[in-house]
Amino acid sequence: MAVSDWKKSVVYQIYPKSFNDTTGNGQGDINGIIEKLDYLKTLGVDYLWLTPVYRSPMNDNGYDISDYYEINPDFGTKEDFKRLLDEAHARGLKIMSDIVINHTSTDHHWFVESRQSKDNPYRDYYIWKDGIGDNPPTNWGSKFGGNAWQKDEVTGQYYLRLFDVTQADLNWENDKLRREIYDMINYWIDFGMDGFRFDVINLISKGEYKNSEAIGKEFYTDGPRVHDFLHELNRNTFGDRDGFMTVGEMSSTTLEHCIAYTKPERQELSSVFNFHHLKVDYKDGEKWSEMPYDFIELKNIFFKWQIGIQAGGGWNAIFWCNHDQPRVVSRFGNDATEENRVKSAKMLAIALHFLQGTPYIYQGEEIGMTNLYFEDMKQYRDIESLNAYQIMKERGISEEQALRILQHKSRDNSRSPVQWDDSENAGFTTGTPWIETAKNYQTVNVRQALADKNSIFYTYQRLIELRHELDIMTYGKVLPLLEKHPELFAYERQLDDQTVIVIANFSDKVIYVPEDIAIDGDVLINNYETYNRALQPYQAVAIRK
Ligand SMILES: O=P(O)(O)OC[C@H]1O[C@H](O[C@H]2O[C@H](CO)[C@@H](O)[C@H](O)[C@H]2O)[C@H](O)[C@@H](O)[C@@H]1O
Repeated sequence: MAVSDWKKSVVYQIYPKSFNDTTGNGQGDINGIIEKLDYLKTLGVDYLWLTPVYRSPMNDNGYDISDYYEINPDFGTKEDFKRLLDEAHARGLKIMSDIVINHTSTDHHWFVESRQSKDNPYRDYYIWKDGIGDNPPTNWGSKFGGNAWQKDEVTGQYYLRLFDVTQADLNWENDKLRREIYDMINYWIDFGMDGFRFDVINLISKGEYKNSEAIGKEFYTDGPRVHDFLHELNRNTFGDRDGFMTVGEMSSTTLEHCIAYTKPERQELSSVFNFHHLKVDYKDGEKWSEMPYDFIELKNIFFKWQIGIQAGGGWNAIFWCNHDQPRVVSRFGNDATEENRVKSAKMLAIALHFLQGTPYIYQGEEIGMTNLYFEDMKQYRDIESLNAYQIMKERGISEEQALRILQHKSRDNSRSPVQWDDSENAGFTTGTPWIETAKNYQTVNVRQALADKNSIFYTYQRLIELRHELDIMTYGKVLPLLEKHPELFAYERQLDDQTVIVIANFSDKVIYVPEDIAIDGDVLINNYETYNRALQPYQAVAIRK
């Protein structure tokens, strides 16, 4: 793909632990990814984003790195990784690696040194503070529960950990630490990477350490030096590499900051993930709650970001799910019957893929994998879900309700093995999978999807082809339609004298498209055989006028 065309790329996210196991140990591995490259080539994606495969104790499945230069032996060796790059490149596929530099594992040798004494040369690589009396330095809350400061008995000081106690936040104010990070990133660029995804990168600049009215986000989200740090990172690493694609995961961010992160002349990042559209089923902002999603709010957020980023000259990533989110068909679609599962999964794909930005497809999304609906806490593996269960119990939420909330919100919903076929363990492993496979693998699997020309897989394949073929999907202006309509998600794209209109029915009923919307033209894609003003349940159609 030509340099200027990186914006036309589609990315496929791989969660290696659950992708494909070639050793029989119940966990996916790098060789398992190599085995499936031809499948991904058939789907048509351009980049593969691998969540972290570096050495790690795996308390947070790799987002707790203990050695940035080594591959976790559970996933394979550096030679395997090199072979993956070579095999991918031979097929025209590019690899984006996940870099976690807001924090490291407490097993990382920097932290092991850092905790030894207050004057250890690595002390200042992390954020250490004295407590106030018997209390932590501030009242900030960890995103995984509890106070964000952890007391360390060796020196009696507290270290900051915005996530798990085994994920200590790095001190980006330290010049030496930043230099070490840039060296490490350059090492992986030289190794052959084509891009990076930077984990919670907008949290790296901490501001003042003061008590908060809430959980402290305002002091470290999009913090005071974050843009300087990202510009410096860009200049010292990937910045001058043509076509090198980067995406920053931006936690609880703002549109203004995301424009600044991605405006090319600022030399920070290529694109950003924001998560506001995935919080429309959080009651009063609380994830561990029950609430039907707010459809109007979902549309408002999409359109605010589509129009805002375009006007500001930035670039979005567009996505429905990832390894931290429930399965989209279970969340915004309908997995109650097979017909509705298929129809709504296709509808969701069409509604998203015509928006502006880089589309991300999360493993299994292309075959309509669903939530797991675990009935017992013993089935859960995710550290956030296990902590959340305890917190919900402490808040007085009943066992039954806590389990129901996890069925809809747990990150484990997206972490079950990819369903390759209808054999035992869905063809993922010959051993015992580290987490259970969804019960529906005998009907929902890749082999079945490839054999059925009407499957969800082929809708995704066609959408990717269309993005490569039609400039309007990448560059066209976005114009929202029917913003207050309670069931229809509709918009136009415009480029020069061309117009494409996309209309998606998010309901299980027939819904009439209002007369003032012209719907004549050439069908680019439709998840039913025909269309007219009476859109069928979960029908979605894109028309070129
Ligand atoms: O929900 P937000 O505040 O907008 O944040 C976005 C996500 O941030 C975190 O995810 C990432 O970092 C974690 C620690 O490294 C890691 O566990 C996760 O897998 C990463 O993707 C947070 O954990 C997610 O729940 C948020 O969606």
